Amino acid sequence: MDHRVTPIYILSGFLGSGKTTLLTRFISHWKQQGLKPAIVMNEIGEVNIDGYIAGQDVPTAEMLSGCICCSIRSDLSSELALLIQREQPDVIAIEATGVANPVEILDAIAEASLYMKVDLKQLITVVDAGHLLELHREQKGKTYRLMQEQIRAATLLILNKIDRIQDHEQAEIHQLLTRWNPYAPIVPASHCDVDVEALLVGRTANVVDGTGQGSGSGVAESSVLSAGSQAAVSLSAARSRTATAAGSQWNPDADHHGQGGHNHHNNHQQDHEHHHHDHDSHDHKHHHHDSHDHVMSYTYYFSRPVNSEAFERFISELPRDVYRAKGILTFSDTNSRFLFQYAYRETDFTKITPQGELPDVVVFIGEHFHKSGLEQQLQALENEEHG
Ligand SMILES: Nc1nc2c(ncn2[C@@H]2O[C@H](COP(=O)(O)OP(=O)(O)OP(=O)(O)O)[C@@H](O)[C@H]2O)c(=O)[nH]1
Repeated sequence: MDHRVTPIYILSGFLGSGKTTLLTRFISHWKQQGLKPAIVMNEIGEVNIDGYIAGQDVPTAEMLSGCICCSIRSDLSSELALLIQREQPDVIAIEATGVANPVEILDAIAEASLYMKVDLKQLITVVDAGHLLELHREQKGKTYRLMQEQIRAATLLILNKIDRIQDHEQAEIHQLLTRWNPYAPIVPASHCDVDVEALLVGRTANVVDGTGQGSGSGVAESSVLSAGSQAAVSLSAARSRTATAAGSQWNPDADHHGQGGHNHHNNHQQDHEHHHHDHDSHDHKHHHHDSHDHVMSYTYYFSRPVNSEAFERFISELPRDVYRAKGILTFSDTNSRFLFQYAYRETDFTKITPQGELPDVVVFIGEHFHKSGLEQQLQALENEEHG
């Protein structure tokens, strides 16, 4: 019988905040230490672009086309069990969708810890500093509330993308984060460039004070999920704290409805739209679920290369309701393929050399946008080139 306890890290944070960026840093750190990491990736879209970024050689359980926190929540414990049994990893990182409520994930891990030796070490929420600041100034919207919930549930906060804000703004957000979650150390970062070792063991050396300046005081212990404690114990503490801090209902007996809807490398039709969530006959007792039922995704598969400038123009004119897009593209006017990222109005293209078969595809995530409008524009881009 295997007596090993598998440490687990949950990465939370709104769409495009930098979770995958942090995950890749974790993975290289673990590999350098000679450890074998495994990951659970959850995407609301139907393709796993992040899997490509994080490393194709890392054992991965993909949970696609749904949000881990409710519609496919019950799959999480079975995915974890399978991953542990099959790969016997030294450590597991779970990257939730950007719209997941992490309290629900804690619940799933608690369930899993009943029959698996897992140890939840940290629930890390990555915050896009500029995005949060903007929403805070507007003081409304479901996205703002969801970010708040993700921040409140964290044991550690990465205040990311500080390269895009001013120093005084950083101090302002810092105060806000401390108000929402007084327990979690706050680590400011650009591109999630953090002291991974310190962070993983709950020793965050670069915590800032309220002025946004590094305190340099060294060490702050991770607040709740202390290293070495068993998940069931740690989780109950996290739960009660989260429930109090967030003022949310914690109901361990709540009736969840797993749809078993995850797909492994399925072939999908181009014309696919995914709404989160199909509440239809579901008897949800949690109000959390309302926090992201407005989010939808649309996946477009390209049948031919498009012009890069025309594509960039199309992206720059995306409706504001599309707040995240990512994909893999071949352009007619360049020789290589590109990984494409769009998050909070910032675009990024990285040259890639994909291994194996990877389709040209872009996933769009947002609220109430018109799928057919995007589809027509993308088709026009394709036809423009080959018309
Ligand atoms: N300017 C800036 N860009 C960043 C920073 N961190 C990450 N990015 C970029 O932001 C985009 C999204 O980063 P990801 O790490 O994929 O974000 P994510 O949270 O995993 O996104 P989802 O999985 O879609 O929710 C990428 O283009 C990153 O290169 C940062 O600190 N500053």
